[in-house]
Amino acid sequence: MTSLQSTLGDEPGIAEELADNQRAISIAEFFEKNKHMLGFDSGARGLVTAVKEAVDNALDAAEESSILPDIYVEIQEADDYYRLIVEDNGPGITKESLPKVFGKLLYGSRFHAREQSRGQQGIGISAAVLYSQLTSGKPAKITSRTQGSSEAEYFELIVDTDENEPEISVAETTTWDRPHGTRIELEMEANMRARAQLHDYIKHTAVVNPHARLELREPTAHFKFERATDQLPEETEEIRPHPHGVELGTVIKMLAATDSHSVSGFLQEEFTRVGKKTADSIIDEFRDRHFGREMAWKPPASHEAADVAAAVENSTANKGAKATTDFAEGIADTVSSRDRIAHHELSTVVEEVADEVGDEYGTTFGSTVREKALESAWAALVGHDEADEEDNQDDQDGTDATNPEDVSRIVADLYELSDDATSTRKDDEVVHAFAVRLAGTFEDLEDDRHRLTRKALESAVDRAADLTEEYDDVAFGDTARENVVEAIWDVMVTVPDDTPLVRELASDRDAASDLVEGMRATNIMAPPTRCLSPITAGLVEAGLKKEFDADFYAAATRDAGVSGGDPFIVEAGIAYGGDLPAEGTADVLRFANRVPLVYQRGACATTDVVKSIGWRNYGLDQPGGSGIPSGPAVIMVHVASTNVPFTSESKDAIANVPEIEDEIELAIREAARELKRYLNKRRSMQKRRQKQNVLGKILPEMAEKVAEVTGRNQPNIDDAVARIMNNVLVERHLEDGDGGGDGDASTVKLVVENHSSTNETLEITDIVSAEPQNLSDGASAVEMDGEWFVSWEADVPGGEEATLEYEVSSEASFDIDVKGVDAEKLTITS
Ligand SMILES: Nc1ncnc2c1ncn2[C@@H]1O[C@H](COP(=O)(O)OP(=O)(O)OP(=O)(O)O)[C@@H](O)[C@H]1O
Repeated sequence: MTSLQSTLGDEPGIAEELADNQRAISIAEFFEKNKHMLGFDSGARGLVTAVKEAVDNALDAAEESSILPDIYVEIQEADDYYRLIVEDNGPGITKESLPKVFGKLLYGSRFHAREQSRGQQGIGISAAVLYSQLTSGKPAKITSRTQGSSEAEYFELIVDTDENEPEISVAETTTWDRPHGTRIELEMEANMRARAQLHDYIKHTAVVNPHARLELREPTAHFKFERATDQLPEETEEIRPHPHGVELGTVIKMLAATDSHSVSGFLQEEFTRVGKKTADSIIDEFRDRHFGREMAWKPPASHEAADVAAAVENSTANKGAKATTDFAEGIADTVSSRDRIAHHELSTVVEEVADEVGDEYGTTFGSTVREKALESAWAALVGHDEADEEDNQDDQDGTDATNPEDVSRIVADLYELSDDATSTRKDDEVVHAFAVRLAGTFEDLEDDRHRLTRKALESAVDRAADLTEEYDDVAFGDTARENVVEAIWDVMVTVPDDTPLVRELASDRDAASDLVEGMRATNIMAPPTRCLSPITAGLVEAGLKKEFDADFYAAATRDAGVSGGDPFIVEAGIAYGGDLPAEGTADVLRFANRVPLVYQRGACATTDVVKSIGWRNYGLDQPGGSGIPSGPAVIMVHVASTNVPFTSESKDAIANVPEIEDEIELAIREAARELKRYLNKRRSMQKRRQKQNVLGKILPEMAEKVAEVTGRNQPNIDDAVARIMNNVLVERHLEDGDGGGDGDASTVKLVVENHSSTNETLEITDIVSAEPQNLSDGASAVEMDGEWFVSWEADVPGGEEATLEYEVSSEASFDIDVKGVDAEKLTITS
């Protein structure tokens, strides 16, 4: 005890005095003092947070009722305050629950639901009411009309912070022109310094909620975001928790609350993705941890002295010679037919053979006979000789003092397992000494069924390895130890013991913890994703396209993962180039459950992951090799979960949860790989263009010179460039008709020469001013407004050519369009 404590203890009445001042604090009172935790730390921010809470609720409520959201937000200057009005066309709130929704903190419909929604805690909107009453002293004015109701309800209320209950000053029915929905009016001390954040929030909400109509009117600006689709997001369904990642405390609570009696029933009833087979696997994992596994030893080979039959025969009395021999041999034969056998397996063998032989000879093999047979057969199997017992005292170095020649069966078995599992460089004698030490653990076990948990096995292997290092002066490293543990654990067998009942587990923390570990260790199908509503890669890309004018877009949606029993999906998108600002760092847009995260960028797992990626590998600049990359890029990340782990109640930043960070990284990398391909291609095309430009200048000059010197015609430059650059060349040849019949007809030949080494598929459209005739196979012509569109798809292997032919009047003009080959790899002479 410290002197201060002793002084305090001596002073009479201090504890009582302190106790007099101690009292429960209501949650409302707590948040009144700690409003920053809810995102109301300043006037500027408070306004953005209030808008965010109201709009998120409006979107949630409308979607839940399959209504396409129509949301109106208005901010008015009202004397010294700002008035915030948010109206929605949602289902409305009933007269009974409305006061609690707005006047009581921690009241909501989503806290217990495992379903993706923007709201989670039941704090948001009541906190906005609290902030408004605190700064303006005015009550919240709420109007709500439920679907099908002829009138609306109107309330004026505040939060009674002592009681955390609504204090209603006005409650009346009224009329409202909206058929259903909710209107909130809050006055608060605020300013518009966070205007940019407010606009971003509304704009980005529109990007990821293309089914919503949003309107914002504030003192200096007015925006309308019309809906881009009438398709509501996939409806989500509530699910049970997934066994991966549920915490011990939650499982204990669930064990106490369930109606199931058996663990198997509990697992199947209370968790998602657990059927009978998965429950069995979880229970096996539980057994391994709770009871340990039993070591399965090799049966004696015919040349070994160990004789199971003789041992059983000697221990069986009064069953008649023939029955005894059949019993003993029946056991020995079954044992020797196995690769390995554990104690409980041997017990089953004894039971079965006893029943069989008993039936055959009309005699009963009672439990004592069976027990003795099991004991003697096991002793023979593990090479346990009663006579050796005295000698078997451990020496200081962990080996026993018996003659080393007299190697026990289990030492030989452990030697073989360890020798296979460790590197070939280890000396035989060293491995042997190690096996002897390890065998000591099994021999010394009180439980002679040779049961060990994995942890106990690990420490036994560690002990044997430590002693070997110490006395045999060799290294027995971590990898060797782990390999030996793995090899032995692999041959050990899960025991069939009955699992405790649910009510026993509920009051046994250690056993419950074994169950939780078992749940985590079992391979279980990913949770169903019907509880989640990802934006989907296609809409992420479309959303980015709508908002940012770039040259390149990519998006990725990952499969669902599990964290804390809650499924989650991460999506990422990247936009690059175009009108995006080339100066400065890339823009990182963060979303959680379709809500843009505006504040605390630096404290968010998303930002951390973006910073940790080596962006230079993907073709972006990253000064110093870490941090947010620079250049004309937007990186967007969306985390959808039934319970997003935010760093605080203000829901600004996602916490550093490893499973989620891993998925964020994988999603970003998936999109970034596409960016890299695009940038690589762009770079190589740029080089091609430069080379082509140089050739385009030099070649004509050379051709002219050569023609001058040789006196020949100048060769076709385009042909040469195409060949040098390994391009695809499309050449038009016009041949006059033969003068017969229709004298002014020409033959058009479009020749495609593929000078590259890869197969190329070209879509060629030749727009002709006169009707084409006799088109070669595979081509077609369609007339539109006096022009003929000749279409031809040519599949040309590397190094080969293909020709389209048709006839047309010699006066015709042509306009060719080629698709399917990058402009830089294409030469057209037409
Ligand atoms: N505009 C609305 N229309 C219909 N119901 C609403 C509306 N706003 C709120 N609610 C109901 O009131 C509850 C409480 O809302 P509140 O904003 O306090 O918490 P939340 O949205 O559930 O969670 P969070 O604290 O994470 O925002 C919601 O769960 C919802 O059931």
